[in-house]
Amino acid sequence: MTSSAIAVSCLRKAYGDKVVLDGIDFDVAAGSVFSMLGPNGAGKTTTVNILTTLMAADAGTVLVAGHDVTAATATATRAVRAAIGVTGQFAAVDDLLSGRENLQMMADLKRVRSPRLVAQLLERFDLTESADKLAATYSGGMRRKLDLAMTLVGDPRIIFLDEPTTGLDPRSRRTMWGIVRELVADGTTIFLTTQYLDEADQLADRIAVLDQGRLVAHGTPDELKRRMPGTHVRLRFTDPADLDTAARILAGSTRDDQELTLRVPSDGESRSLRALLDVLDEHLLNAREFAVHTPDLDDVFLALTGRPSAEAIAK
Ligand SMILES: Nc1ncnc2c1ncn2[C@@H]1O[C@H](COP(=O)(O)OP(=O)(O)OP(=O)(O)O)[C@@H](O)[C@H]1O
Repeated sequence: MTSSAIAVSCLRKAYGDKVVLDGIDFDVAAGSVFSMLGPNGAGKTTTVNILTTLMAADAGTVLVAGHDVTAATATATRAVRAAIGVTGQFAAVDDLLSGRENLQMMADLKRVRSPRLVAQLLERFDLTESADKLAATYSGGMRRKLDLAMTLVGDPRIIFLDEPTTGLDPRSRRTMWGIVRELVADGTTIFLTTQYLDEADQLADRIAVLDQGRLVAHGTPDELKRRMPGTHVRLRFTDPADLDTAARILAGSTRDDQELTLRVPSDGESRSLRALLDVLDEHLLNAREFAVHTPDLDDVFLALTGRPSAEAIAK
């Protein structure tokens, strides 16, 4: 499918003097996953709030499922809300109800009359065993799963996932990823904000990086990675004299005197690595660390925003 589920042009938003979105444009193809990345405070939640009709834009055009959000008419707002599902920071989960009751409440609110729906969702999200326990007793991962299950009631064609796996254990994260992939295979469009670059790498068809009010890059994960300098080997020495010698004999290398490291361009293949080790041996150089580094989205993020990603900091 090539039609746009979401089309944004010249979107602007400021809080008082603080410009948060300074004229951003992007398009999300129907049936694809679009991921918006950005450091804390970049304006991701503001974008989601505008696209989901929770907040008014100052200027620009935003079409969601073909309806003009910025027109802010009751009809447009209703039409957009009927087409979308939102999970994340505005969790609809009611702590005083069980998982089953939360889902039933959502089905009633959306007037979905399918007797098996609640049981099917509980099963799909691995929540059947805890279905009759109060949501207040659920772990963070279970709440997020319940939140997403509630969003799926009524089959929204466009789903906004605002940091859906923050704080989840690796197993629950993978369950969520599996569900996102199933939804996309069924033609649902996903707008995903995340601080986990590997999540965007795994799931997104296209990624946009938001920084200081502007989209500083967008493209497929591979396109973004290709913009980075290539694979290299990183050597760390204990003796500054060894770093000097190595920097002299290894063509094209760049040194970091503080870290005592040397970055040597390489294709990362075993033959080149062996040749590099031979050169070090010939010159009686001993590297304390020897690591092959392939560019990943962390490098992209760092290069574009000048800050390491939250994920890279956590590592
Ligand atoms: N209601 C508000 N009034 C004033 N400033 C706000 C308001 N809401 C957000 N901001 C500011 O606007 C900027 C963008 O916030 P936003 O929540 O959209 O960022 P974000 O990219 O979602 O960040 P995070 O990853 O931390 O959730 C931040 O500097 C924030 O402090």
